[in-house]
Amino acid sequence: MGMLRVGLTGGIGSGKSEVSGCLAAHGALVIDADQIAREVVEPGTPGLDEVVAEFGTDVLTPEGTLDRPKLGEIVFADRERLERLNGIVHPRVGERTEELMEQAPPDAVVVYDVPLLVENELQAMYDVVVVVDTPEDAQIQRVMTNRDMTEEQARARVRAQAPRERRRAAADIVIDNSGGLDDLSRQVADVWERLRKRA
Ligand SMILES: Nc1ncnc2c1ncn2[C@@H]1O[C@H](COP(=O)(O)OP(=O)(O)OP(=O)(O)O)[C@@H](O)[C@H]1O
Repeated sequence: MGMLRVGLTGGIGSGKSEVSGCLAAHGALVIDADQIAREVVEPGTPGLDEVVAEFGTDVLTPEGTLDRPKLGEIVFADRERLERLNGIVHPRVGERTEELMEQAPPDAVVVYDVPLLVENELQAMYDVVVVVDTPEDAQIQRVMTNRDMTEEQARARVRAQAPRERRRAAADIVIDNSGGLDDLSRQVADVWERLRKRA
């Protein structure tokens, strides 16, 4: 018994944030890698200074924040530069994550929200892998309404990710998010009980 590391994943618009929010309400420590990746390059951080040293002030907005679309244009056209960016951001995300974990109680259930867990084959990093499984049509509907994407854009994003079957095959626990939010929160309550017993 001790800290339990849970990897939470699911496709775009599958309901990961709903699930992680619900688990946090039950008492999980939720670590959102995307959020941390944004924090480590906020204005005034050494991370942002390093990004500017590498990519120049062109990647800053007039307000001095990171211009993500601009940076994206550069790194997604040039693999080497993407690797240099990752070399700046990834170690800082790792450090910040370790800091958060050190603050957690010894029997904490730590939930990592990792959108590309299956795509990057990170299963071995977690004690338990939880997959939010959602029918493609529901994913696309939710992405279209919440992200302001067209149906074509939403379908393209879904197709670029691992297929449902592959994600389900990697799961220790599958949460079926084909129903409503009430049904989802009932399932999460059950999952929480299972996780807590293992921590
Ligand atoms: N069962 C459900 N019924 C209705 N709406 C839902 C359901 N599950 C999630 N949603 C809504 O769909 C949207 C996408 O869900 P959420 O943000 O949790 O997904 P996500 O997997 O974190 O998405 P992303 O990968 O885009 O960050 C949200 O607005 C959420 O409230």
